[in-house]
Amino acid sequence: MDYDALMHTMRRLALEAGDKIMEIYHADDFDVRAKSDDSPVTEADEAADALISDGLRAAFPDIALVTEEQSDTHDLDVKDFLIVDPLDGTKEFIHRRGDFTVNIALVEDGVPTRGVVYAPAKNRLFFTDANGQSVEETGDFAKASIGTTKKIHVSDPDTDALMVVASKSHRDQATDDYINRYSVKDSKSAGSSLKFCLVATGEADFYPRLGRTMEWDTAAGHAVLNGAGGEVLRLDDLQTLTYGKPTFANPFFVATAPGIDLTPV
Ligand SMILES: Nc1ncnc2c1ncn2[C@@H]1O[C@H](COP(=O)(O)O)[C@@H](OP(=O)(O)O)[C@H]1O
Ligand SMILES: [Mg+2]
Repeated sequence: MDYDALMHTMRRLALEAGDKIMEIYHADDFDVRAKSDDSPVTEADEAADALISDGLRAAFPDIALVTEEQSDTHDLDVKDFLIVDPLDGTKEFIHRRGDFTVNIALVEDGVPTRGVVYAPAKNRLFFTDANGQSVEETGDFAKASIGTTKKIHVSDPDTDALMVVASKSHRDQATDDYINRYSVKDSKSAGSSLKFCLVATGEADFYPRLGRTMEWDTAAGHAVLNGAGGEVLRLDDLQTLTYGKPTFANPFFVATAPGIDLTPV
């Protein structure tokens, strides 16, 4: 795998998809439909999905591709693949709350080794560089070349005063009960895979998810967190969350900086 080419392609496609999404975000009106699982989908999800999957298939024809919006990719049985959530946080998008992201990742042997997370309405762009180190880029996000980047790293958590981040649209009692096991100084809520990135930069210490997600929701954020020194553990056995599972469904998990004494649920 040419990781340098992959990084440039993933970054460019995420930026192009972000432009498309923002055009629709700023339009007066857009169509919202319910999918078979009852979750919403918009023309922005579909346009971004087409743009990214065409770009990935053209650049990397030999590697399997799984995308949220193409259900025929959901029964693949693979350990190495590209995985895309073209618009994570669709509910945030629909309510024009800004916390939505474009997500593209590479999974190798069940591990998300490279990823890009772009939050166009927040002007935040995170990705793993060719060596797998995670960076945040700032500036005007030119498509042709990478601007100013800074390496990001997870916090060294103060376990007596933890900062937690949890879902904005899927916050429930089970999540609050789990959070209450810890000495939490403050909590923030965020939509989409941005939560992984907030742990990756040290803006939060951990992100518990006691609710359903699919692998495309988590792979890119997981790659960014890994490349910043963090980890994502299943909440049932505290083993690393792996990818390429049947139907690409995730168990409950916690995304975290190392050094917190976690308890299984
Ligand atoms: N019941 C459910 N089954 C599967 N995935 C779910 C789900 N409820 C929420 N999700 C996933 O959680 C994501 C939203 O996460 P958050 O609440 O952290 O913002 C959604 O991503 P999409 O917006 O891409 O559909 C959706 O895929
Ligand atoms: Mg999603």
